Amino acid sequence: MQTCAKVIKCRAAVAWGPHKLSIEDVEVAPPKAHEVRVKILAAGICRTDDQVLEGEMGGISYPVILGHEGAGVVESVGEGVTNLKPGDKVIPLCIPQCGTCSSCLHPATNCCFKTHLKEPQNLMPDKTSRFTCKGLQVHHFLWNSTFSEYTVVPEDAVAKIDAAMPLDKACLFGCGFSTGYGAVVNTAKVQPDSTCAVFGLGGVGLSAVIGCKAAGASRIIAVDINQGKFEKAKQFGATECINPRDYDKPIQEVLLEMTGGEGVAYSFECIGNVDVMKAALEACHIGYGTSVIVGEAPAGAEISFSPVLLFTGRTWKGSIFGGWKSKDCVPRLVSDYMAKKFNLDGLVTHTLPFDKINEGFELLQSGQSIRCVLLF
Ligand SMILES: NC(=O)c1ccc[n+]([C@@H]2O[C@H](COP(=O)([O-])OP(=O)(O)OC[C@H]3O[C@@H](n4cnc5c(N)ncnc54)[C@H](O)[C@@H]3O)[C@@H](O)[C@H]2O)c1
Ligand SMILES: [Zn+2]
Ligand SMILES: [Zn+2]
Repeated sequence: MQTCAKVIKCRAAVAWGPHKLSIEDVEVAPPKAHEVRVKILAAGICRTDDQVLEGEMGGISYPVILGHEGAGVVESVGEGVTNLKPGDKVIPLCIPQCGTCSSCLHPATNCCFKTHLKEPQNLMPDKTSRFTCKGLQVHHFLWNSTFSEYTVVPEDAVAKIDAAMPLDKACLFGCGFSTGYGAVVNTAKVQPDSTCAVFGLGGVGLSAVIGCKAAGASRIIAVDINQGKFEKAKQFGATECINPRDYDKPIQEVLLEMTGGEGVAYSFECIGNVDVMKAALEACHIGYGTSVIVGEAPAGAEISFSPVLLFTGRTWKGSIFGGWKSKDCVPRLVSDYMAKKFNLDGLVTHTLPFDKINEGFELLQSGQSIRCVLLF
């Protein structure tokens, strides 16, 4: 059936406010110029989606269709889109790459000026929505809104991938895997034979463990308060797993002791907890230790810390979407997966039909799932 240029009626998970997520019938307008309408076939649930549902993230306009870790096929394209056509396998990108802003032109960053860091991505670039439900305008999320059978994304926020890539794994390149893996190989540039600590062993933290292993780290110390995550961490390459609750002293002191009083060369905070961010910095080696903030702290959170930590040569960095220039790099990452350069399949612990999305969020909240992938 030719759906191009017509409104599509389909199902989407609409968040009406914090803790209010329901499957609804929605209308999805055709793509305008430089936009693409995508039929979503698989979508992972990331903690960031949960943080919105918990009301922890600022700048959200309700109702909204969440989801930013999806994969699907192009259904139709708007005027002026030349590099994509119906049927192409694609991944929507939560960090776009416009290719022309000062960040896109600079080799050291992927923080494109078209991201929510500069202005909200809750509407399309022309400040209108392509979604309606019960006569109401529904907002977009990060220009992705992958919890919908169909979504519309700007062409700068979509990557074409290998036609042979299975979509139930491809979706993880849309956020969790690319974020954790890239924080290690791009942002920290972990060196062979180094000692690393990864705090938080969800989809993002375990992807950081995969990155540390790929980078040749000799010690990978995995830290989580849920020891149910340890078996997976070891499968992905962690050499030691520790639970802060098993010690009567701060975790940074435990890590210093484990490294002969010296500290780790690299640490990664993959939780979104400001106290752990500070502990991760304090656990770093004087003079050359690097700590990377990957977790997203709740809106308004702040950290106070002793400047001596940096004065004495430690480096504190942050990493968004693993530092990847998204449109260029996501297709290459997918090709590397197809070439078996790394394996992320174990990150998907659950699959559920799309209409069981609330069950998927419960699995994440209770610490049972790493990634639950919804199949459409
Ligand atoms: N930087 C980015 O671009 C980016 C992208 C995606 C997600 N994120 C953020 O990364 C974080 C992790 O995402 P995820 O999907 O892996 O989440 P997740 O909830 O699956 O994993 C978090 C893990 O941290 C553990 N944890 C919680 N408190 C802890 C503590 N005090 N000490 C040790 N471990 C603790 C939990 O048990 C869990 O295993 C979130 O804050 C998310 O918003 C950032
Ligand atoms: Zn995410
Ligand atoms: Zn840009």
